[in-house]
This record gives sequence, C-alpha cells and structure tokens, in this order.
Amino acid sequence: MTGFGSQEMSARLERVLMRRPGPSLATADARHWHYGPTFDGPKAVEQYKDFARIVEASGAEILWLEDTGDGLADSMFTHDPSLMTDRGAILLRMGKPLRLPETVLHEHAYRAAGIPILGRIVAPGSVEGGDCIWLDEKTLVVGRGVRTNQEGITQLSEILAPLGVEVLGFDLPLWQGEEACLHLMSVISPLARDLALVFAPLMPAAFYQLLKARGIRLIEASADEFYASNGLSLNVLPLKPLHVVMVDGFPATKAAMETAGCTVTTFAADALCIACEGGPTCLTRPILRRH
Ligand SMILES: NC(=O)NCCC[C@H](N)C(=O)O
Repeated sequence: MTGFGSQEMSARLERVLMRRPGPSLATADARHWHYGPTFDGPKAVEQYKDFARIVEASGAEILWLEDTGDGLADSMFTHDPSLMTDRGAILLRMGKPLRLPETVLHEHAYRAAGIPILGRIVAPGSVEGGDCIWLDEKTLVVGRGVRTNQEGITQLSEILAPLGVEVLGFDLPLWQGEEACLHLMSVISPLARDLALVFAPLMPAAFYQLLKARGIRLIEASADEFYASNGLSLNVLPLKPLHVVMVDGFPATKAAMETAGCTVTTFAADALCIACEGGPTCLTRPILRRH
C-alpha cells in the first residue's frame, strides 16, 4: 500500500491531514478572521472533538497538525493549503492573506510523513484546495474567484500536465463579497462517483452543464437551508461513497441525500463551521482515498 494518492473525491477515506484547533482558535478575534455572530472559540474547540471522533470511527488514519498557539485560527481548514495527487502533494498559495503561512505547516507534515512534493503554486498565483474538484482521475475542475486566480490555475495545469491531467477553470460568482469565503466546494459536494449535492443558483453554468453531460446525478439542496447556513448545509464530507458527514440542523438537505441512498452522520457545529465559514470537507485534507 502506498501512503498517499487521491485524484477523486468520494472513495474510502483512508488517510487524512487534520489540525486540532486549540488556543489559536479559542482566542481568535472574530472580526479579524471574518467569523460570524455564532462564533465561540472554546465551544468551537469542543465541537471539533465530535467531528474528529466521527472521522476516527470511520477507520481513517489521521495525520495531526497541532495548534501550538501560532495564531493561525483558520488552519483547522486543512482542505485548502495543499492538494493531493497520485504522485504527491501540491503546495498551494492561499488567496486569503491571513492564511498564507499555513502552507508551510502542510509542507513539514508531508516531509515528515515521507510524502513527495510534486510542485507548488508561487506568487502571484493563488489556488485554494476548496476551489478544486476531481471530476475524474484525469480532470480537475477549479473555481476562479476571490481565492483562486488565473495565474494559479495556469501553474496548476503545468504541474499536472505530466500526469495527463486536464485542468478546467470556471468563474465563480462574488456572492457575499471579497471578505467572505466562497469556494467551488461551497456550491457542490460530491457524494459518490455519479452523485453530487449542489446549489445550482450559484454554480458556474457551464460546470453545471458539464456535470449533467457526464451523467452525474445532482441533488438540489434546500435553498432555505443553504442561505440560513451561509452555504454550510451543503458542505458534506464523504467517508466512503454514499456515507457522508454534515453539520446538524438541516433536515431537508439531509432527507434529500437519504432519499438518494446516502447514510448521513451529523454533528453540532454552529460555533465551528457556521461561524468560521467552513464545513466538514474543509476540515480535512484527504491524503489517501481508495476504492
Ligand atoms: N474549503 C473551504 O471551504 N474552507 C473553508 C475555509 C474557511 C476560512 N474561514 C476561510 O475563510 O478561508
């Protein structure tokens, strides 16, 4: 078995990079980090423990980054500063300036684990992991928006071309403004190879059409729940195909996934995910996914 490799989104999660929040999140200044009114640092740290227990119970091996008080409150969202491929990790460059120092944490973790570094995005390029979706093993879809720019997408294409991977960029809407977090993964969560949960009104139209042309079944998320949660009702993590984790409190979205054949586990995350603008997917950087 190799200890890394992931060019798809929903195969069994076998190994994952996560950062347990501690003092940096507990003492974070909500306005500085653009966290919402339900932010409560100590409560968020507690809520994360429930999420970690769910991932641990799945049998996935977790590579832990620890919060030693470096002040990087957003770094629990390990999905964003790096991307995994079958040939190693790509170190990304964050579009949110406060998050720029996070990439080096991932680099150290990969080096310590003996995982090769395939390449890195450099200035003025920016790419965040939340904007990247493997449509299949040879196609990476990337959302171009506030966090990921064309220069970053061009660099990513060059890094991935030798692997035979095509990178397709699609423009994202601005929605709630430049300070808010809207990633491509804010409007779609793959649940299995041929099934995805989407919020169509904010999707790039051509991407929506591409999914349909590929025969991917689309579950339309409840609009009320999407808006009530600032989009976090839609951020759903597959632990394996059709077995998913979501934030508690969105029964219509949950029921829609269950009707489509999913088993859904929930955890309370008002102070963690809703407030900090990142869901269960964002809290994980898959290192190894396998069928
Ligand atoms: N992939 C994701 O959607 N990550 C969420 C990141 C939230 C974090 N507060 C941020 O603004 O970057």
